[in-house]
Amino acid sequence: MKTKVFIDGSAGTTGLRIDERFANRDDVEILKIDPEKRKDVEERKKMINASDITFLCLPDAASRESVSLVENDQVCIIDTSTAHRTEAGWAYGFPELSKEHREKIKTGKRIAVPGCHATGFISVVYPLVANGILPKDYPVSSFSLSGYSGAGKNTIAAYQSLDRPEAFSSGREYALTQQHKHLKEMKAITGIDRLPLFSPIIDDYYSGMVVSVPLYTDMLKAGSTVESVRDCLAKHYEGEPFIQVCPLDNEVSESGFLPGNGLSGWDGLKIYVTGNEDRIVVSSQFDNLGKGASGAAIQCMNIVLGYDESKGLNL
Ligand SMILES: NC(=O)C1=CN([C@@H]2O[C@H](COP(=O)(O)OP(=O)(O)OC[C@H]3O[C@@H](n4cnc5c(N)ncnc54)[C@H](OP(=O)(O)O)[C@@H]3O)[C@@H](O)[C@H]2O)C=CC1
Ligand SMILES: CC(=O)N[C@@H](CCC(=O)OP(=O)(O)O)C(=O)O
Repeated sequence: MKTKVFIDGSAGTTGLRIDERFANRDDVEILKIDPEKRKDVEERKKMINASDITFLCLPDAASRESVSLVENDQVCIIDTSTAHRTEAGWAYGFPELSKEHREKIKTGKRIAVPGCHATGFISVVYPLVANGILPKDYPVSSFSLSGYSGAGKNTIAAYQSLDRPEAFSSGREYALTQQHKHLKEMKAITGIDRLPLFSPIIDDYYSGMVVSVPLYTDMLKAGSTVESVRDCLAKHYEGEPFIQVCPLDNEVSESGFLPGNGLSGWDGLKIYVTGNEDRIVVSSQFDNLGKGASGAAIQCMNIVLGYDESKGLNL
């Protein structure tokens, strides 16, 4: 029997990407909402409760509203918004972090897909804390370079408009007040003591991102080096089809550049460890629309359905 899927917010950037991914899957039946009624609460309620799995690809307030509409206790909700990521009773949709994370996704009916910047940050910080290399009281900072699709359809239209401001053609720092919406999950999921200092940059290309975490070696576990940090990460993610920890000699160390759009269009994530005896930078490169949003959401769905993850996302 086919799995009935409803995508609440299917006209948006993340929703469209999820919808496209089902084009070649015959195990899924998509419940289509009349586009005119896509914001009609009663119509959404009908669709949600008729589904086996509902993806929420909505702003936070609308996501909360959708969850309040669930009456059928068999419905599994996979939410791509920020609304429920640190809420009790919700699985955090990052299966590679630990066996417990994967198990909670598999058995949960409420799954929150990580934020895109948070995906990069947590992919680096979680294993280093869990394996005792990064002390929990380390004052962690991070910077992140993202394509403009990360900000949704209105920002995409603004960037692609002919009369856009001149400033759009350069990278632009934001969240300058240190209030970015991903800070809460970055701290809660990794277990670090303080909110990180986080500096994101939105740039003039469509999709893809690099999130970097700089570290002083003398503030890490004694004896930590570029090699030992890389080995720790490689061991943590061993056998994971969507996360690759690169060897120290790679195309990036050769060219000296790590492009934000390098993995645009791919669903996985690559981790690079660079630096020297005193200072290390660990960077996570991926597609904000792939492992950073719709790819991660589909990965969670495949886990819920018990599929073999090594076959990829589109089966
Ligand atoms: N873009 C990205 O890279 C990532 C996005 N996310 C998160 O995913 C969610 C969706 O983001 P994104 O796709 O980029 O956003 P978009 O703005 O592109 O799409 C949001 C969609 O939600 C619809 N919508 C808004 N309010 C309602 C409502 N009350 N009822 C039904 N539909 C509604 C909008 O309708 P309309 O068509 O009328 O505008 C739009 O189609 C957000 O929470 C975002 O933060 C997470 C990770 C990465
Ligand atoms: C470039 C850009 O603007 N990116 C968005 C993050 C997109 C995302 O991950 O949003 P959710 O937390 O809702 O999942 C931002 O920084 O607000």
